[in-house]
Formats: sequence, structure tokens, C-alpha cells
Amino acid sequence: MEQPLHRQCHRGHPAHRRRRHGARLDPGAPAAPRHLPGVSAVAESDPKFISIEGIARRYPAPGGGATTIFENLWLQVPRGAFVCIIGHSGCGKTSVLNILAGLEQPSDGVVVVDGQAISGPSLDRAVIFQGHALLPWRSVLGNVAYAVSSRWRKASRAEVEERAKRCIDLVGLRGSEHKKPAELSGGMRQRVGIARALSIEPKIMLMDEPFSALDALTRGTLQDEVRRICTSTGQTVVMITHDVDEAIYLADKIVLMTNGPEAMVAEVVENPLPAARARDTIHREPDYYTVRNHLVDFLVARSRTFRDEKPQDYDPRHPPQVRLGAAPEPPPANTIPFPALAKGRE
Ligand SMILES: Nc1ncnc2c1ncn2[C@@H]1O[C@H](COP(=O)(O)OP(=O)(O)OP(=O)(O)O)[C@@H](O)[C@H]1O
Repeated sequence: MEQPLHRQCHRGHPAHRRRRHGARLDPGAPAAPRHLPGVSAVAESDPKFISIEGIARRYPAPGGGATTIFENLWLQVPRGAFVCIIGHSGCGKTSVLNILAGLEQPSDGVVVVDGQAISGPSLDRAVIFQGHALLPWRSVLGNVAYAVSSRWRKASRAEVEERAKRCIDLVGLRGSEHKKPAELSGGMRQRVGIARALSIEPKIMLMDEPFSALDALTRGTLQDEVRRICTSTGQTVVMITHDVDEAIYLADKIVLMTNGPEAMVAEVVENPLPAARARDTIHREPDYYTVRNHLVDFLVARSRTFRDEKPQDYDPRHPPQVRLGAAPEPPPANTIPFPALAKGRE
């Protein structure tokens, strides 16, 4: 009989031997190193860097029994990938993220990150929530430094401050180091959350609708920052969003979840847009509307009907990888442009 993947020899996995520095919260973890590493730029290829293996989430149902939010959910995220999960409210996106963070236990299955099964929260996995969860009595610098010193307990105060300041710079908050959270705008607080997450060099960054509470302008600016930082550092990210355009701009892969209960991963859409994309011109990319229409169509219709209409060879262990593309042919030369047609009717 085939062994579940998590029982196969993860310790022999090359990723396992590439363990990074740092003080794991897991018992038996090696002690924290004395010196802080620099902000590294890694984008190694490791297709199973995060391996979600047959997880389920069930809650007791009001009249007895259990409600299955999802089960037998499988997903792999390569090292350095930016993955967005989209799906309707209640399908279990936050539950998946909480399981990845180690904040919740799956009712079944396992998640393996970098060769190690998750058994609880760890500084290897930073979570950025919608609410910023900053310590209100600490300054910006204090909040970020607190995270750094939790990660590298033996680092000197100067080392901790230097690293914290570097991350504060990275999110564009230089000059606000000594302000308290109450003195900051929502966008600035979210930047502190991002700086704090980056400062501990997590193996993975988990974001639960991090920009949804922000105004459109701030959201756009922060999306740009996050994209710039994650691209340049090779950060592996799993993010939940309801915003199709945000997913297209940020993600390498977009995971489509069907409606719950008993939600499924319908497919994983590979984003065909070039890595060098810009927010203000992305809608002119030839494949932009192909991808957008596919995602909207899923949310409007297929997220409801997928269970009954799924492909015969659908295998939850290997959800279909969809690569859209091939921009529509340009219209023939003799096509009358739309404005001219409209004019003719006047
Ligand atoms: N502690 C709990 N007890 C019972 N049911 C729960 C509990 N936590 C979550 N649920 C249920 O699990 C389902 C999935 O919740 P989850 O928050 O993961 O969904 P979601 O897709 O993230 O939703 P949203 O987009 O609205 O945030 C929901 O129906 C929710 O009511």
C-alpha cells in the first residue's frame, strides 16, 4: 500500500538538510545562532517546499455529528512561489491558513514545510492578519525589534536594532521608528506588520486578506511594496484574498476553492503574466482578461457547480494545473472599430 507522503522519508529530502538558521519553537530545535544573517535572496527550486497532504477540517455540528468544511485537500507550493487562495466566504481559506501557521490542527492529514511536519506555531512561519496585532505600548522599532530578539535571542541590542531598522526601511517607514501604533494610519500599521514578519526571515509568509481593510490607494501602494520585497527576497508566500485583481497582480499561482461545506481545490491556475509586471499597465498584458475572466467565471458559477461537473479524471491529490494564455487573435484588418460603428448610428 502506498505510504502517505508524510510518512515517506522527509528527513532525507534535500530541503531538510538545508535547514536555515534560527530558533525554532518546536521542541528539540537547535539553539539560535549568535549572529544575524543578512536579508537573503533565495529562489531555489523545490516544488514540494510546502506540501499539504490530505488535510481535513471538521467541526461539531449543532445537532450532533460533524460538519466537514473540507477534506482530502492536497496542494504543493514550490519554494519562492507567491500563491493566492481565492474562494467564497466560508469555504475554509482561513482554516487552511491557520493549519499552515500551526495555529489549528487539521482533523486529518498533515502539512510538511521544508521537510518537517508542522506540529504547532513556529517563527519559521510568519502570519500577517487583516488586523495588525501590534503591541500598542511599543514603538514601530520596538514592535519589530521584539520579533527580531525573539528569533535571535542571543543577538546584541545593536544587532537587533540594526536588523529591525533595515526591515522598517524596506517597507518605507523610515522616520516613523519611534511612533506608537496609535499614531499611525491603517496602512502604516500594516507596513509594520509586514516589516515584523520579514524581520524574522520566515520560511513562509502567510497573509489573510492583509489589505482588505485599507483604502484603494494605500492598498495599491502596499501591494507594490509586497510584490517588490517578495520578488527580491524570494520569499515563499501563501495569501488569501477575495480580490481577483490583487491575485493576478501578486500571484504566481492562484488556487481556486469551491464553495463549502466539503470544499475542494478545483484547480491551480498558473499565472501566465510576465514576472516583470506593473500594476498600472497589467490590464494591457495580452493574457490579462483571459485570466481575469476565468477567475470571475469560477467565482460566479463554477465554484458552486464544480462538485457535480468536475472532470472525470479529477484527482484531489493532483488538482488540475491550468495554464491559460494565448491572447485572442487581433481582429482582422477590415473590422470596423467600435467607435466608428457607434458614430454610424447617430
Ligand atoms: N470554531 C469553529 N467552530 C465551528 N465552525 C467553525 C469554526 N471556525 C470556523 N468554522 C466554520 O468553518 C467554515 C470555514 O471558515 P473559514 O473562516 O475557514 O472560511 P473562509 O473561507 O476563510 O471564510 P471568509 O472568506 O469569510 O473569511 C465556516 O463555515 C465557519 O463557520
